[in-house]
Amino acid sequence: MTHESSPRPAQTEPPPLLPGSHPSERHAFLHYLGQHMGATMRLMMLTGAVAYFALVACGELVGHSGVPLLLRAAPLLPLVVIAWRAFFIADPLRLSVLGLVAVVVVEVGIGLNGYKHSQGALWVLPAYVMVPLATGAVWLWRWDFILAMALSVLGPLPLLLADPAMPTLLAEYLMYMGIALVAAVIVHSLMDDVLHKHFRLEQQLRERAYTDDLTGLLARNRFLELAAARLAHTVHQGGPVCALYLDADHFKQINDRHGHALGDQTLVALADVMRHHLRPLDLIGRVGGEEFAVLLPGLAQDEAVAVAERIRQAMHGIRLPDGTLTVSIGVAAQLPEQSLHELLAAADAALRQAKRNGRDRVEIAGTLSARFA
Ligand SMILES: Nc1nc2c(ncn2[C@@H]2O[C@H](COP(=O)(O)OP(=O)(O)OP(=O)(O)O)[C@@H](O)[C@H]2O)c(=O)[nH]1
Repeated sequence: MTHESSPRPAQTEPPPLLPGSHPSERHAFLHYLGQHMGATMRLMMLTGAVAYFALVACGELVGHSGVPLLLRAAPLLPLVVIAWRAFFIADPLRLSVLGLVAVVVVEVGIGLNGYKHSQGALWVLPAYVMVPLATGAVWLWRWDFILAMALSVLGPLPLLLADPAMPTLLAEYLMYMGIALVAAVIVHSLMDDVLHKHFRLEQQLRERAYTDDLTGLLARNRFLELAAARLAHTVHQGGPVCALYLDADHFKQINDRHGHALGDQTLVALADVMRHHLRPLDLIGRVGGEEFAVLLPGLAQDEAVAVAERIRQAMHGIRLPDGTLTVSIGVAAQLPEQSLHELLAAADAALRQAKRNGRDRVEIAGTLSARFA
């Protein structure tokens, strides 16, 4: 089998797999992060507010602080507001920024609880160490993780430096904070790795489900999904839309006479011809074994018929051992209020008519006479 038409790149070329290496890929990864980590971040902010409440309450029970209770409890208000706001935010970037603000508030609050306390900084040091341990896994990027860790490390320094037992406490603090930081780095790296791997895997699976393996065209369900959206968009803008239904003629004979492998090659060549004669904004789907559907946004019926005719003639360039490939094509123009399903059904009916009228022809929906032979 030879093919005279020069092929163009596949319509659904897989995107690069490294998150961030392509704008659409980066956007998809951000969306993925928002979906998968958003709930964890919100929960962590809520936990932060509850934990801070526990710190203030326990502090009141176990020791005497020189800072008034009202002032120590004050950070609860922004923490609750932050946790509440987080439930209405889906954007991962904004969630991260909100999370960092929560860390600052918590750090300041912990400081207030340790300041002028009967047991000094000793009472609140564990709370400082808890921050990197508890939040290490939730930061979505490197920058927010580094900022959160830096805030955690620096937060208690004013309190420590003001404490009379500073040298011993500082050594103790550095040891425990060091351990907490190492643990946070490990957990964050593992989480980052898992998220990236899962994202890539999900992308690959989606690509496979969206694309027809043999021809690289859109798989049936993906075609219908995209076509419905593009039809609605074009109709909304007041433009015409047409659909084509294309079927290879006597394809069973090609398989039977020359083998399935040549049949496959013929389908690949057929897909290349379609891609070659259609615009990037047209959608081409393999909707059956040797059946293809095309959505032509912005084209009126006459233009769609001309496109279909060019495709039909170009298929003669696909040479088989005993002749050339021929196809039959049905064309339908979208009528007012017509759904995608109805539009494709009309194109399919026109295709059946083309088969009945002798094949290797283009037929228009709603007209029973042969237009091209
Ligand atoms: N090689 C190959 N053949 C396929 C594939 N998918 C479907 N077919 C074959 O396509 C043929 C379709 O045959 P029919 O539906 O009888 O239609 P036809 O022989 O093309 O006849 P008309 O459509 O009436 O012109 C069947 O033999 C299927 O096995 C595929 O992926 N590869």
